[in-house]
Amino acid sequence: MVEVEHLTKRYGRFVAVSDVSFRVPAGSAVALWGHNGAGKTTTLRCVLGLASFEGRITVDGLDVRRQGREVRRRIGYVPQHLALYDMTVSQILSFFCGLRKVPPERAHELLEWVGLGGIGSRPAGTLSGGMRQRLAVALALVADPPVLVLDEPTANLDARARQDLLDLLVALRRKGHTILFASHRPGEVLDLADQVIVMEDGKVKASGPPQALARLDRSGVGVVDFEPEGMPWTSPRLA
Ligand SMILES: Nc1ncnc2c1ncn2[C@@H]1O[C@H](COP(=O)(O)OP(=O)(O)OP(=O)(O)O)[C@@H](O)[C@H]1O
Repeated sequence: MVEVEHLTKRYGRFVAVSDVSFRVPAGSAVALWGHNGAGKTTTLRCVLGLASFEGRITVDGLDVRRQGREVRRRIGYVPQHLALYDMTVSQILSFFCGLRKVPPERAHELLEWVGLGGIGSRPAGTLSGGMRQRLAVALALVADPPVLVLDEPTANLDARARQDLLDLLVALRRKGHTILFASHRPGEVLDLADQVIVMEDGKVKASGPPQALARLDRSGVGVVDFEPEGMPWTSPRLA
């Protein structure tokens, strides 16, 4: 369970996130939805303990500010852009397994699971966008963390790669992982999220089940009607 209570993040005098509260129940998936600059990445960075903030954030009861190291051990993070090392796919995964002190066989198991089994010997720099994202998911899963935090997981992927990755994430949710992700893609939200937190200008504008977004065009073109009126939203915060 991830609990965010009255989160505010200031950069100098600029308020990037303002009094945001929401909850990600264990085993569920919650999407932070909003346009560029809405405050999604900033919120995720605070959950990960990578930025100072006002308010309170806990992960499985652990306080992010006071128990940051323990919290980060429970979270697998998939960033928007994965920095790749000058190594093969297998070498990178094995390296991460070593860092997290998990048996090296885990690298092989993960490669297979994310569908990169046949290309372990490829230099990571030659991977397609979809393969990179699957490698990022594999790296996040090395220590089998209960919570996954993903920042725009299918951004910049073509339709096929996007669907492959989404299938992977849906499978992870079914396996019981708790998932918090940032998105501005309707298809991703509809397929994966149990709850959607709509953010605008650093504030929660509305929240509710993704079916409430079903009017949106899944292709992401010609969206977005965020108007909560007449829709089953709870606003401004999750109950
Ligand atoms: N280090 C920083 N210093 C100053 N302002 C920042 C910093 N990081 C983010 N911001 C500002 O905070 C606001 C929220 O940014 P954030 O990256 O959280 O938005 P976002 O919803 O994730 O958008 P995107 O999809 O573009 O990443 C933006 O106005 C951004 O310019």
